[in-house]
This record gives sequence, C-alpha cells and structure tokens, in this order.
Amino acid sequence: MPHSGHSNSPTCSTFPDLPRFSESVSTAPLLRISLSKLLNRDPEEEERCWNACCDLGFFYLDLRTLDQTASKDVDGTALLRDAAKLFEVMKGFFELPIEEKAKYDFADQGSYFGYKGYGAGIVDRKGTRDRNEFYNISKDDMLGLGEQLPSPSVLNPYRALYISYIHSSHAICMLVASLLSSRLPLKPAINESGGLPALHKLNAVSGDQIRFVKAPPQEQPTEGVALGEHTDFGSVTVLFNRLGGLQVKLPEYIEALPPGSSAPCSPVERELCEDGWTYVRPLPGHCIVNLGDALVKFSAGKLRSNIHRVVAPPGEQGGVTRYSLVYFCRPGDDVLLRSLVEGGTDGEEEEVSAKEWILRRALGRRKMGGWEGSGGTERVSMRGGTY
Ligand SMILES: O=C(O)CCC(=O)C(=O)O
Ligand SMILES: [Fe+2]
Repeated sequence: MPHSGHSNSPTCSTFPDLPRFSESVSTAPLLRISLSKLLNRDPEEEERCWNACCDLGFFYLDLRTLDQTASKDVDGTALLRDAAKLFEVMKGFFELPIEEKAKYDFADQGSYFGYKGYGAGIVDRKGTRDRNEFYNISKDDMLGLGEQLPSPSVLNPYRALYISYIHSSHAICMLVASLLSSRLPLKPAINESGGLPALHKLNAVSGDQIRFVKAPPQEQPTEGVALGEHTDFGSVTVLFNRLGGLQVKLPEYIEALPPGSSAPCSPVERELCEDGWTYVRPLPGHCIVNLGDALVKFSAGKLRSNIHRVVAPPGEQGGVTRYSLVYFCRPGDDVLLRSLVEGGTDGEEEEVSAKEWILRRALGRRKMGGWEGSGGTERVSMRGGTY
C-alpha cells in the first residue's frame, strides 16, 4: 500500500551550512501533518494524522505556524527557535573533555539521565558498541518535580530554554495523545478519567526527557550503526535532526519513495537499505513525531511504534558530525502499561509500570548481554512480519 499524501505544501529542503541530503537513496514516505491544522481541529488533517499513527507510527509535523490565532496552545515557530538554540547549546557540551562529560554518567546509580559516552551502549545482540554520545535532561529535574541531578556549568545557564522546550514539546505530545484518545475505543472508565492525556500530565513524575545526541563521521561505514535498531519506550517522541542517517524499517505494506536522482548510491548505502530499512529525509521547519511502546500497549497493537535506527548519513553528509535533539514523552511513572481499549488483550499480558519498563529498556541497552531482556514492542511493530 502506498502511504500516500506525504507532501501537502512546498518546503525548502536544505539546512544552512550543511551538505544537502543525498538524492541517491530511497526515503520513507512520512506524511506531512500541519500543526496549524491540527490546532484548528481540521477533520481531514486529524484523519491523516490518525492514519500515520496506525500505519507507520512516524510523521513530519510542520511547525511553521503562519496563522498566529492557531498557535495559542503550541507556538511552532517558537519551538523551532528553541530547537535551533539547543543545537548550539548541545555542541558546547559535547566539546567538553571526555573526563568532564563522564562526571555526569549516572548509569551505575541506576539512572538513565545525564551522559552516556561513545560506545557505552550496545546496538545488537552480539554486543556491538554504539557510535554516539547522549546527554539526557529530566523533565522532572527541570520542573522541580524530582531529584536535582548535578549538571555541567556549560549547560546551567539555559534552564529557561529547556523549560520552554519541554512545555512546547509536551504540548505537541498532548495534542497527538488527545487526537488518539478520541479515536481509540477506550474503555469508558479510561475516557471518564481524561483518556490518554490524563496519563501524561506535565506535572506528574515521569521519565520524560530531553535528549541531545552527537554522532561523529564514521570511519568504518560498513559497520556504521550509530544507534541500534529500537522502538522508543514512551508514548510520543518529538525529534529534530538535520542530517540524514535516521532509518525506519518499513513494514511490507508500505513502499519507500524512490531516489530523486538516477546517480547510484554507494554499496554500503545499498546494504544499509536491505530488509526494509529506509532513510528518513530531514525537513527544515518540521519535527519528526513518532509513537513509542506505551501507545502500542495502551491500544492493544492498533497504534504503531516503528523500529528505527541511526546509521551514517548518506552521501556527502557522511563527512559531517550529526547532532539531533529529542523529547520523549512517557506515561507517569506509576501508570501500568496494559491495554486500555475495549476488546484488548486483558489478562494475558505482563503488567509493568512505565518506570519499570524504562529502566529495563534503557539500562539493558547499556550492558553486555542486555539485548534480549531489553526488547520492546518490535514484533507487534512489524505486524508479525519480517522482524
Ligand atoms: O537521531 C535521530 O535521528 C534519532 C534518535 C533516536 O531514535 C532516539 O534517540 O531514540
Ligand atoms: Fe528512537
């Protein structure tokens, strides 16, 4: 099935000061959804967004809110500005000496917030090391709801920026959650208590976080997986990236968009596109929104949390350091991850709290031999297909 209608208005395809995305690779047909239209409750746009969440679990959200009356809840233009500033802030942090950054790695204290060094994660069951660095900022820390973790002095002046970014990203996630809530056949008791948004309150203690990611150019591109294949643990993810490299694994019923040029891609890039893996083209003015495991569980598999990974950016972008900025919205820590829909899979499923799920998934991928026990909803994600 072609995942049609991926384009609905003209867009500039380049980011200043970066090489262009390669036209020699096929790309994933993410729908482009307009934030303005969603805020205006445009029925057609809501339908497209719902379809994107059920079919692929990934879509572009056009944040260029031209109509100011539409942007009272979420100001897309302000979010784009915050994201651009955060790209600069994160570069300042990643430039610190490794010994300095390592002071903020709290994995041995059982926390996934703070720093994760290059190669500290695994990308497959063989235990192959990752090729990126992370810095995770807790929403609860920033909003004064939880433990205040030590943080480096280069990052401390920007608390107001993190808080503003958290508010806007969380509001986007709630917009998506309320749309999904209105379409899913939720049990009456769940609807009466506020549906999906009520499980993701901004002021509830949760694993929500900002993530900064840096992946340097890779010297051995054949083994070039920077971030191993995974589904996200939470509910809704808001992602900004500027270079290619993100790939989604398309299910058999969704076709990739053909390359824009007839110039061949490299043998490595061809290899990286086997088994349904397809590049996601970064679009200026947009974020990428994707769903995580919690929504698969809440919807008994109706919604998709697609498998994705990060490899070396294709073409000349491969020579440039790649940064990305993520906001993960997750259910409150105590929320049980189980079906909330009528006719779901009650009784048969393991009931695990959002907090236990995150710890299992995040920290399992930080240790040798942790791959098997740290899986998510991959099998459901591929609809029993090729995974
Ligand atoms: O860097 C990207 O484009 C994606 C990052 C990602 O998937 C993640 O951090 O979970
Ligand atoms: Fe991810």
